[in-house]
Amino acid sequence: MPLPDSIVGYTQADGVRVRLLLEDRFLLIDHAQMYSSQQSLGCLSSISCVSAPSTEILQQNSIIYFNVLWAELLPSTLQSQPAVLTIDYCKVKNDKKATLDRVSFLIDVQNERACEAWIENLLKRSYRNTIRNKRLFVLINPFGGQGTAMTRYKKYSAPILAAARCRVEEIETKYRGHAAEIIENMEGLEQNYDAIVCCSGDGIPHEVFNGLSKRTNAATAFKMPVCQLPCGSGNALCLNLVGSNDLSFATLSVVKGIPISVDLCSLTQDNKRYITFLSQALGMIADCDLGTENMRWMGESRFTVGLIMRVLAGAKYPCRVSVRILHESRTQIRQVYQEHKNNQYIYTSAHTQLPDLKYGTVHDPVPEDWKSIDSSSLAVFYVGKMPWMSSDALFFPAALPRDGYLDMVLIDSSIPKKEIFTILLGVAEGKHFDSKYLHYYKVDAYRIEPKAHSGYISIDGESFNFAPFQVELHTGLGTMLSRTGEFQAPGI
Ligand SMILES: Nc1ncnc2c1ncn2[C@@H]1O[C@H](COP(=O)(O)OP(=O)(O)OP(=O)(O)O)[C@@H](O)[C@H]1O
Repeated sequence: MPLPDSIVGYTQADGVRVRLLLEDRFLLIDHAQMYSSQQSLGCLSSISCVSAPSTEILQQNSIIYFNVLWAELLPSTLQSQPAVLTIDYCKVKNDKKATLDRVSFLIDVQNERACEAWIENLLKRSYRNTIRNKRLFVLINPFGGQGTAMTRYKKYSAPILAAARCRVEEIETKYRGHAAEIIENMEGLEQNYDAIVCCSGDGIPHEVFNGLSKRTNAATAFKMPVCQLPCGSGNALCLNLVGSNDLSFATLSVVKGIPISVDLCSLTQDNKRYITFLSQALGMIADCDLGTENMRWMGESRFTVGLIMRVLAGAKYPCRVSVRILHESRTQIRQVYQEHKNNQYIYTSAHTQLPDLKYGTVHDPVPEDWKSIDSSSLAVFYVGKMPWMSSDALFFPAALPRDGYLDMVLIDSSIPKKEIFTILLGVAEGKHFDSKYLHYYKVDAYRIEPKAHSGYISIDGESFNFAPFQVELHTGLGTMLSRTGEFQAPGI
């Protein structure tokens, strides 16, 4: 039998009769059907346990399915009392900020069974592309951001996860590297959870991907979706997957998240192999990210101030870059972007282990067909796999989740300072993409060998040894939970 699309109920506060209609994209609380009912007012007096309906929603009249977390019916215990239908949802403002809310209606005893079926219909629509009651493994970095991750998680995330009836296991990380160890060694990870949630900055997801890579069944383990509740100082993963750094909205997006496959990269340095999911930097960007600790008192502006100081001083970072460039003209990159925008590639392999390295490690000879660039005056070396590096830096506007490419940006310090500033100002909206003063390449493997004795290398925002490293991409190897099934960026 088809599930019912509508049900009649009564508002609790004033006993007004309403029809709750399941439309294509939203639940409509139909005012046209509203009129006072003496009969329902009669039964209202005996109900005291549920909150009044949100007047805002009644005025607004609809709740889109994405925002619906859960609905259930509290059956009547006495013949004379109606049952109570509650709908938990998030009120979402245009700037993607969410707050948890609940609306309740009284349901006549004779409609209880129809209401149960209606609820099932509502939940089906509300969880169309994703699993209900997700089993989430939440890793909380107590030192994330200003050390407020746990308090913020409890205040903004936990109530939404509870309202969505998710099954949640929370663990606090105790030291650097702890998250990787937990993920590497956890028994039954794939059987017991639907996603790993990093309540942190980008450091914990970096550890999680590296932990997954060390599992004996790494390639299979990478099918486990990873996502972020933004509680750190750098929360690029969430920005790209959700399109907002509002913690409540990010939590709603975890509840409703769609698993997508994403490219991941292997990085070899010294004698180790790592996984990187976000970015690799050397030069001004890494310097400002990791080399401005002495300016922490400035807050977020330490990065901008550090950058201005370095541009004015004409900072240079001599190095040798060897790279497999696949596309280098902006016209070509635009074409390739359109071709790969809807790419649905999923990594498959007969082996469950981590894929072999096609180009060997940083200690092997550089493949002959790679282009080598020796530079004594490089200012910026920045490679990314996601468009947003922070909320004011759309550094890689052409980046796509699984196009099989890394986006590489090179800026030389010999260009006029004015142009460097124009580029850096344009980064906020990705306008630098068209600047003729920078190189923007689509690549799938490279090596960088710094020539200075000391400096900073930032991998996914984490500090690495200042030593040569090599990176190669694995198309579609990883999985993340995205709000819409894509990265949240305007594109090119
Ligand atoms: N209990 C802990 N004590 C110390 N370090 C920790 C702890 N838990 C996690 N870490 C480490 O903290 C680092 C930063 O984590 P995260 O990215 O979550 O926060 P953040 O505020 O964005 O940090 P940062 O600004 O330092 O990059 C990670 O490398 C992680 O391994």
